[in-house]
Amino acid sequence: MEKFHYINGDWVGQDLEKLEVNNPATGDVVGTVPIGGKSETKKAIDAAHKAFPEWSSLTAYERSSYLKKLHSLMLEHEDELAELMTIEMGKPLHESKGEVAYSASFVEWFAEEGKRVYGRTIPPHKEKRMMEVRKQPVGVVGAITPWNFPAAMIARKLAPALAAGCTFVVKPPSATPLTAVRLVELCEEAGIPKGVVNLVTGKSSEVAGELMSNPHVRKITFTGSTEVGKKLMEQSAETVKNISLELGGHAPIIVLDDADIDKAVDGVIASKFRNGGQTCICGNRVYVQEKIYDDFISKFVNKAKELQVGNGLEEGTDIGPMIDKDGYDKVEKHVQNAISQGAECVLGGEGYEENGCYFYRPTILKDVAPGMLIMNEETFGPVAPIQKVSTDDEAIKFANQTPFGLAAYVFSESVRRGNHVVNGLDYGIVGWNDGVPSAAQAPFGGMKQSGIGREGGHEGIEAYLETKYVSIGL
Ligand SMILES: NC(=O)C1=CN([C@@H]2O[C@H](COP(=O)(O)OP(=O)(O)OC[C@H]3O[C@@H](n4cnc5c(N)ncnc54)[C@H](O)[C@@H]3O)[C@@H](O)[C@H]2O)C=CC1
Ligand SMILES: O=C(O)[C@H](O)CS(=O)(=O)O
Repeated sequence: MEKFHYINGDWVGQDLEKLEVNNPATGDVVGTVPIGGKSETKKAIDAAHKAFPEWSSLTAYERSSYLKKLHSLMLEHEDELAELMTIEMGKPLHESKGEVAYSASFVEWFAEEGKRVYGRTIPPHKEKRMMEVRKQPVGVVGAITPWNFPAAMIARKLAPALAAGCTFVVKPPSATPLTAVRLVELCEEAGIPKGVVNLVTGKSSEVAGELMSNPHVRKITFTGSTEVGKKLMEQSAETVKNISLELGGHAPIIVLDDADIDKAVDGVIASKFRNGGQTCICGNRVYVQEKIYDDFISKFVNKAKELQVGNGLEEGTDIGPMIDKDGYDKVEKHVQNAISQGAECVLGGEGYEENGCYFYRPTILKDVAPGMLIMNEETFGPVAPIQKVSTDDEAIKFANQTPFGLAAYVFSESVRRGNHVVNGLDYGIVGWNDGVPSAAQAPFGGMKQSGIGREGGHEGIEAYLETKYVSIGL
């Protein structure tokens, strides 16, 4: 499967050196994309800049019709997109199908939200005819996306950007570019005019470097690690780029002693092991109150031990391969560090390598301590460390002891106690008796070092709009 860049409505880059894309479950080469750099990225930005006046002059209803066509095409090609995602990222096929539907829901949501970009008039306080506020599209958007949700992280940016009237240049991750290419092929099939959507693959530092420095790019939207996000913030300063950041997380899960334990176990499993634990909002730390500690762990182990590890294309697989050896090594490091400092491994605790591919079994550690690596660094793998806590306020204190502030979870059947915990949590997303809170109609994003801005909801389109205040004299 040889794929190319999409610049100004043409598929180009045939002459460039190729980057191979590997299936993380088998090691097979599943496709190639060009290794682009500064000059290809500049061409893509120029195309988006040239296309912006016409695209932004369309009505929201006209832009919506293109997005609705794209939405239909994504659902029509759900199986194909899902299989592509699984062979390049590894997640189980049923999760890939879920991601296609999730991605399409952002396109559908913003096809409508674009029609609700309202301005307002302000009652003048002195001799003026009118004071008003208008919203206008920011301009050319540069998007840089991660490998763990190859379709959703692009759709969550492309849909609001186009709905707002912006034009778009995306640099997908080198690990999962084929899904990105297929999405852009569907944009072309939907009739989205040339130059509105552009795609360049290749050296992050060069492609992203041009996006960050080119003055025609008015907005950067990045999803990825906090480490890279900080570098992009520094680079954005030169041209004062408007920047949105969806960064790393280290989600705490609090299970109070009034929780429905079976519901809590299901919720923790859903949060922890989705995408093999490779999501920014996966539970990374589990705090369980002492009265139910042993009962919760026993039920959690009994459920988690049923999870099957293997090739995501095979029926019955619940956890696919790690994306690469680095990802595997980080998980192994966290597990061994915890055990060496006194944690007890009650499930799993090891992985395996097959044909240069890396798999890690669902792992549960109990009696972990706050100072362990796993309780402070994002693990990004299928490992649940459990710490015993006493009071509700102690749980909140431990939960907030992190530079991250993306997602947190609490399981409690008490409105009073659950609400107290929710109010005390310093996180942009809180799941209360819900392990998978994300939805296109809700604002997704973090506080502290988990990012700036929100994606989804009405907030998601605001990120692609500028506010213009107009004062009209008599
Ligand atoms: N808050 C959120 O919504 C999400 C956050 N993430 C976070 O992303 C990380 C996992 O995804 P990865 O792709 O491994 O993240 P990453 O930060 O390594 O890469 C993300 C993107 O940035 C590019 N990139 C890497 N180094 C760069 C540099 N120096 N300059 C410019 N671009 C660069 C990569 O090619 C990729 O396209 C985790 O930390 C996870 O928590 C992942 C998904 C969602
Ligand atoms: O990449 C991620 O972690 C996603 O943002 C999580 S979700 O949106 O699929 O919940």
